[in-house]
Amino acid sequence: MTQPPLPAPSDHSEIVAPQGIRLTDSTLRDGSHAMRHQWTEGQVRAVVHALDRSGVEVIEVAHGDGLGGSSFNYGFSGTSEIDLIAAAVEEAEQARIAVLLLPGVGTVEDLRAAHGVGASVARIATHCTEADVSAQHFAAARALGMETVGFLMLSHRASPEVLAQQARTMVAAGAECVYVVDSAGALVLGDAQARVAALVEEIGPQAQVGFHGHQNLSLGVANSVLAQQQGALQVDGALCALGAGAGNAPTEVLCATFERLGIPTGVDVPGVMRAAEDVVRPLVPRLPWMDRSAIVQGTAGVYSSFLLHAERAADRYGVPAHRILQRVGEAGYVGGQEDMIIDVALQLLREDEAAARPS
Ligand SMILES: CC[C@H](O)CC(=O)C(=O)O
Ligand SMILES: [Mn+2]
Repeated sequence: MTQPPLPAPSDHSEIVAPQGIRLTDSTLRDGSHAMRHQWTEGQVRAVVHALDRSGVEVIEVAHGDGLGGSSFNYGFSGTSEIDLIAAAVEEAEQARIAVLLLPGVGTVEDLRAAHGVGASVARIATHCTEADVSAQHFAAARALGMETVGFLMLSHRASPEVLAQQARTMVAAGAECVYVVDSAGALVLGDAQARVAALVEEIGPQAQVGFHGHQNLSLGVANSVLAQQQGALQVDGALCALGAGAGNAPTEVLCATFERLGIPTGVDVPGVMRAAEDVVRPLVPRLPWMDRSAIVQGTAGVYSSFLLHAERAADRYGVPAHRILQRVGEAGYVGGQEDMIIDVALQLLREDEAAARPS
């Protein structure tokens, strides 16, 4: 299919302090999983207010599975994401509001609607070997004048070389930054380092590189620091680590750590600590944690947002969630294959019943 020509590249270079790191907070998107997608407009305003006044430059707001995610499969949002995005835009004085879109879950129309209420950063996410499906979404975002960011999910499933080629595909499609996304919290130190280095080498002069860490093996912050040292200019976090699976690298810890390392983030550390402790924590029914299931997600390389689906299947079929997740990892299922979690649970149940039958 022929893609429309890209508009002239926009200059978003002003958004990153030289040698510093730009932080995008995803409490109101990745953190939406831990809230079962029930953020209210008032809560969104409170979180955006606290992040914005602390100097966080980009705040992501959407259903946990991205624009258009509100559905039977992924869980219905309590409040329309467009209303939440509009409230966030209204509340922010300096921060830019970002949205995430997975082609196939959300559409270009969803992106236009988000842009229509003031979202100005489009983050387009694909499985790490399927960057080509993002082309029309990047073209649409650029045509709207949005800043563009590519998200290569489950990055542990591709070698650094393959990932770098996928990043090149996203840049050719119009991405101004491409993220190594550790969706399963499975990258262990050097794994993250090598992937970020490969992307910096491949797309470095033309586009920035980012890193999105999860805490399954408790390495979200360490991996983010290593990413910065390899040349990443953008990292993601979430207040109180709120996010899918064991949660994201905590924004407040990232900011404090980068400050200790002398890397500017432009964020007021006491301000984000207050935002985490006083604003987000009282709102959250269950903080993400590195429990057995979450650790198995890290070791077996399972998409973080499968956790709640596996827990539901565990309740329903009486098979432990960590066993379901282990099998899901062995099968190599990717985002979008949530229904296979039920199949796995039923298969385990059949196996357990067969094992319990007297021979
Ligand atoms: C819904 C997209 C996905 O969860 C993006 C993300 O945060 C990740 O892969 O970690
Ligand atoms: Mn994530």
